Amino acid sequence: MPKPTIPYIGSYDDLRELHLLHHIFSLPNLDSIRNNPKAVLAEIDKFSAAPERHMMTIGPNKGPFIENLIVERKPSTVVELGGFIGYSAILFGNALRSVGGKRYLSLEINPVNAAVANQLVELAGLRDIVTILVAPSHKSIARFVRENSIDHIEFLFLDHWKDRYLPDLWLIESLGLLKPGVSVLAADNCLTPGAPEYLAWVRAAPAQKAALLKEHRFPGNVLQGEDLIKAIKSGVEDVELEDVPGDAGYLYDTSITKFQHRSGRVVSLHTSFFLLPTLRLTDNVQDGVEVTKVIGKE
Ligand SMILES: C[S@@+](CC[C@H](N)C(=O)[O-])C[C@H]1O[C@@H](n2cnc3c(N)ncnc32)[C@H](O)[C@@H]1O
Repeated sequence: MPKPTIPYIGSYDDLRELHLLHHIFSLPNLDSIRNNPKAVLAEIDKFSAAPERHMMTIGPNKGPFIENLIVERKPSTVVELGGFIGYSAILFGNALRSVGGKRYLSLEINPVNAAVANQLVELAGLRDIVTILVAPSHKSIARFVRENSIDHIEFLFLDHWKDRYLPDLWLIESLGLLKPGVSVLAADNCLTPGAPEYLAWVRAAPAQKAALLKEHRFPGNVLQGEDLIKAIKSGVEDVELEDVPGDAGYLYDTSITKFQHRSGRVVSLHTSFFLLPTLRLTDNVQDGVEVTKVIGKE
């Protein structure tokens, strides 16, 4: 059988996600962290503290900010774009459960990441609330409509690839999945690596957004709104989902909260002729979480 090609999309090429899984399930205190979400997260944080084992999780710095937002808004369902190894699903799924929420849907493109996440979610005792959907996010979003499983998104956490933030938001808008006065979006990494098109969209007035849509070249066969919903529900296979016009009419109230954090990127590497360990210095970066409330629709 041919060896799988590594790296897969969304994973580190040193298989550190799998090393993490082996590490956690070999811990001598495994039974004491079982069904304890905070203890599982603390072990992931410990594992990823070394620069060479850095993990692209929301982490203990920005995580509590979004956790508090969930506690404040008390949604019944949270949708996450980009689940990775399940860190945010454990942190936010636990917060959601504490305020009576029912479903944390984590959308992840990479099945290996999703498998790791499933094991860690199970260990944390959150299997009843967290579901991981394995597919590119636009396909899972369409699945919500096809299966009638979600009629609007109360809380959306965007943390997948930054160039997909805006196309996925456009798809969500076009499918009418946002509800004024209810829906809130929290988008990570808006400053580093940055999601400038997404920020420009959520910060623009409807007229500016309409102009932006006019400038954008969409595929010739693209459907939107009711036509798109009908095509998805009737099971049309090749319906365009990746590049669909958004709905310029949504009114957003949006602001950014900034954070300093360790990037994990090696900025300087010192080696020695005397076989001393390699010293890796990582940089501190400024990042931002954009929180966007849907306040109306024109
Ligand atoms: C920054 S990580 C997510 C971290 C996670 N939210 C956490 O805090 O633990 C980004 C993840 O998004 C996934 N991803 C990238 N593009 C995606 C897409 N189009 N659909 C679903 N998942 C995607 C990657 O495979 C990766 O696991």
